[in-house]
This record gives sequence, structure tokens and C-alpha cells, in this order.
Amino acid sequence: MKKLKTDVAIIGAGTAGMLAYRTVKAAGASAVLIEGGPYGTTCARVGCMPSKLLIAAAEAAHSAASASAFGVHIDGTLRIDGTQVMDRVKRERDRFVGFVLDSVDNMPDCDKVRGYARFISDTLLRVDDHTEIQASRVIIATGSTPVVPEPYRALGDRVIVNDDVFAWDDLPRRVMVAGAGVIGMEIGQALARLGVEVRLINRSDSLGGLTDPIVRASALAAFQSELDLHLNSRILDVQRIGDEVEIRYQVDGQDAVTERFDYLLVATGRRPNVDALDLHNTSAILDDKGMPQYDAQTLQLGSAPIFIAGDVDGVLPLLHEASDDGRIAGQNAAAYPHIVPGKRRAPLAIVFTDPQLAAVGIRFKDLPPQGVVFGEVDFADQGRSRVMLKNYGKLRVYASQENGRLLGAEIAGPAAEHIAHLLAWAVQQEMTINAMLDMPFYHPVIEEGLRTALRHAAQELLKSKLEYVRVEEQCVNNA
Ligand SMILES: Cc1cc2nc3c(=O)[nH]c(=O)nc-3n(C[C@H](O)[C@H](O)[C@H](O)COP(=O)(O)OP(=O)(O)OC[C@H]3O[C@@H](n4cnc5c(N)ncnc54)[C@H](O)[C@@H]3O)c2cc1C
Ligand SMILES: NC(=O)c1ccc[n+]([C@@H]2O[C@H](COP(=O)([O-])OP(=O)(O)OC[C@H]3O[C@@H](n4cnc5c(N)ncnc54)[C@H](O)[C@@H]3O)[C@@H](O)[C@H]2O)c1
Repeated sequence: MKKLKTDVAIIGAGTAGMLAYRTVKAAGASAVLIEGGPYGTTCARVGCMPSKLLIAAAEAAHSAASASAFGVHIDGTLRIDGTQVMDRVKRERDRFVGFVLDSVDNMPDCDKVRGYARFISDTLLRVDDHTEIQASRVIIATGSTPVVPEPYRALGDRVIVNDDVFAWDDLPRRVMVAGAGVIGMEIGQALARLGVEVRLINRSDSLGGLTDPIVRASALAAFQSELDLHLNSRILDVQRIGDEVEIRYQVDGQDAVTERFDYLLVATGRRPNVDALDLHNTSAILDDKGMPQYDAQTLQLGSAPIFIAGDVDGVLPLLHEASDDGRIAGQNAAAYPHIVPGKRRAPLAIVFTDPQLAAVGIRFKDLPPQGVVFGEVDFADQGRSRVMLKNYGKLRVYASQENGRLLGAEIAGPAAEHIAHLLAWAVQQEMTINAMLDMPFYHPVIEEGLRTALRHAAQELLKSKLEYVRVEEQCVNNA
């Protein structure tokens, strides 16, 4: 068994782990980066980048297919060449992965260990059965894995997850997607727009991570106008028949039906990669799912010299959060025992569907039960959105009744990726609704829709103040 000694061992060379490694090295400490799977990161190989490449192809197909509404006609057939679509997705994806591989190549060989690590104690790791690493501190940055419900596993290679989609050489004919969360909606809509027959089934009423029922209802209406999407519905039974899957499912309020598909794409959530780490050998306190307790500010596990970063911590599994986590865990592991709370940004999540979905700051479901005013815009009549035939969805902003500050927002609508950034910057700057309304708005732009929602919130704030004065006056009069 090979034996190594280091200041900091980092488990997982994804986005969080690579950033943690660079931060530890920049602080002058020694570091070892352990990776069991392929280098290249989830984001570049099978996540953010290939999914956005597939969506870009789908947008091109959709624009062409829907051009006749503008009087622009394609006389002839619109042809989607699945092999060319997948070829570009994979070629461009490989280019992004290549940049990551270059930075791994540039790390000294003695800092890299290949294999899966597990804990023997707080400060001792074993990598497969070939290396033991004595590390003064450890950073867990092992990412997450898609959850495939047990009954579907019998389908063999016909039950697939996002990773498998981005390995396709051609597009299939028919796909059932289980889960209308972020991944199911992004990939499901893209495949449908590329001519694949898609059914999307979600067992609850959740949709793309939205928690505001008004915004969610507007998103559902928009998606259902083009997609075979069903919430509160269930897959009852699955069976493999040759190279197909036979699925019996029940749409809410309807009789069960049986249909055949090429694949069942499972997008029912992801689970932090903690199971194989043998965390029970450490001093960390584990919950009933094996997740360690940790401080959300410092990312430290109790008082152990162990830190956690990225998707594996189970909170906001997004790329920029993984980077921030990697930096915070790296700084604290390097400076241990002098650890400090890390600087966090305003929460921001974007889903690249059409309409795009976004959540900023405090989500609707986490708002306090009182003291919040709402402002809303319906994009149906928003000028620029209508010009572009993207006039669907709603945006709602949430503001503090006490001081008028923007608390958060949820969006389903055009250009949500850009509007969400404006809103996140405003949340982080602790801006009030009135201060936001003092900012410039060009004409005609989709951001004018945001102004409508802000004006609505400003009116509601005023109303709530007048109501407060009225109640106060009544109390004085009745006294
Ligand atoms: C389809 C899809 C689309 C996405 N799109 C977006 C998007 O548009 N925007 C966005 O912000 N986020 C997106 N995400 C989320 C984003 O990809 C993740 O938040 C981010 O990649 C997490 O980085 P990480 O470093 O935590 O994990 P990873 O990059 O997964 O790295 C973890 C690494 O740890 C390794 N590992 C695991 N266990 C061990 C062990 N015991 N020993 C050694 N190595 C181990 C793994 O092999 C892996 O390389 C998407 C995700 C998916 C799946
Ligand atoms: N644009 C982005 O930033 C982006 C894109 C993709 C993924 N991601 C990240 O990846 C994470 C995981 O995404 P995800 O879509 O796998 O999970 P998710 O939690 O967003 O959605 C899972 C969905 O599956 C449903 N579901 C659960 N079990 C089911 C079953 N048996 N049958 C049918 N439906 C079922 C749930 O109700 C939920 O709607 C996201 O939370 C996000 O952080 C981000």
C-alpha cells in the first residue's frame, strides 16, 4: 500500500473539488486531489454544458417550426438530423471538457491520486486498495448521483439518466420522462422540440423547482400548450420488451394506459454521494440518511477537521454554488483551525426551458407568513414579449412590508435568465422596490415587464401603509 502525507486531501475533482484544490495551494498548503471517476466535471461532461447545447439545437428547430406565425414560411420540409444534432452536442461538449482536462494536466502528478476514497478516521483516507493518505484536513467534494427508483432498474440499458442522453449518437423516436423537475423539463422539452415523441410524468404537482403557485400555474399552461406533460400522475408498471420499454401509467383523473417507448429517462432527483465514504468512521454526526451535520457558513463538519463542498452538501446543487463552496472549504481547510464564515451571494437558480424559469432570493415557500407584499406581471400583454411571440408566463416579486426591500422573486417567462440576474443583484444590494424603480428602463424591452411587477408591488406597499394608518386611527378613535 502506497502511503502519502498532506495538509489537505480533497475527495472529488469536480467543480467544487478543483476550486478547493487551487484555493488550498494558493494559500501555501500542500494538497492531494483524489478522483475516482473520469476527470472533466459533471457540469462540463453530463450537466450544464451538454444540456444547454441540446437546448440550443431545440431552440433552432422550434424557431424554424414556429416562424410561420410571423409570415415566414419554410416551403419544403423542416428536417432534423439527429446524428448531426448529437454530433455537435458531443463535439462542443468535448471542447468544454478539454479545458478542464488541460487544467488537471497542469497539476503536478504528485498532487493527483486516482481511485475512490473512503474514511478510515477523521484524518486517514484509503483510496481503493492501493493508497493510504494521512491528511491533516479533508474536503469532501464528491458531487451527487441521479436517483433511479428500484422498480425501473429491471429495464437495464433502457432506463437512462442525463449522462446517457449525452452519449447518444442519434435521437430516439419515443421517450418517457419520469420527473418534471429541472432536468426532466430541460431535457424533455428539448427532445420534444427536436422531434422526439416525449411524455413527461411528475408524481406530485411540482414543476421545474417553482414554489409560487401562481407562477407555476402560468408555466404549466405554457408547457402544456406544446408538451405532453402531466403532474400528479404515476408510472404504475414497467417492463422490458426486446429493445423497448412497456410502461403502464396513469394521468391524474384518467384511466391507466400502456404504451411503448425506446427509453425511460429518469429525472426524479439526485442524491449526495456520501454512501461510499464510510463517514461512520469519522467523528461527524450523521442523520438517518447518512448525511453529515455541518455548519452552512464555514462548511465544517462539527468540530472535525473535515469540510464539505458542492452538490454533496445537498443545498442548492448549482454550479456557482459549488464554486463558492469550493473556495470557502479550501480557505478554511488551509487556515484550519482559524476558520471563518464564507461570503455567500443572493440565491439564484435558472431553468433553461421555454418559458425560462427562475427563482431569486427567498423562494415563495420560504417567505414569512406575514409582512410580505407581492407585485406581479403577466407577460401575456407585455409589449416586447408580444412582439417576439414570447408573451407567456408570469413574474412575481416579494417585498418586505416593513421597509420595502426586495426579498425574492419567482419567474416563468421570456429572458428570465437576465431578469433573474437583475433581481439577484438587487436582493444582494438590499435594494427597496422604490430604489429599483429609480433605475433606468429602456423601451421596448422585456425588463419593462419587471417594472410593471415592481410598480404593482410599490402600490401594494402604499396600500398596506394606508391600511396601517387607518387601523391606527381607528384604534385611537375607539380608545
Ligand atoms: C443535466 C444537468 C444539468 C445541469 N445544468 C446546470 C446549469 O445549467 N447551471 C447550474 O448552475 N448547474 C447545473 N447543473 C448542476 C451542476 O452541474 C452541479 O451543481 C455541479 O456540477 C456540482 O459540482 P460538484 O463539484 O459538486 O460535483 P461533480 O462535478 O459531480 O464532482 C464530484 C466528483 O467527485 C468524484 N467522486 C465521487 N465520489 C468519490 C470518491 N469516493 N472518491 C473520489 N472521487 C469521488 C466524482 O467522480 C466526480 O468527479 C446541472 C446538473 C445536471 C446533472
Ligand atoms: N439549469 C440548472 O441550473 C440545472 C439544470 C439541471 C439540473 N440542475 C440541478 O440538478 C438538480 C437535480 O435535478 P432533478 O431534475 O433531477 O431533480 P428535481 O428535484 O429538480 O426534480 C425531480 C422531480 O421528480 C419528481 N419525482 C420524484 N420521484 C418521481 C417518480 N417516481 N416519478 C415521477 N416523478 C417523480 C419530483 O416531484 C420532482 O418534480 C436540481 O435541483 C438542480 O439544482 C440545475
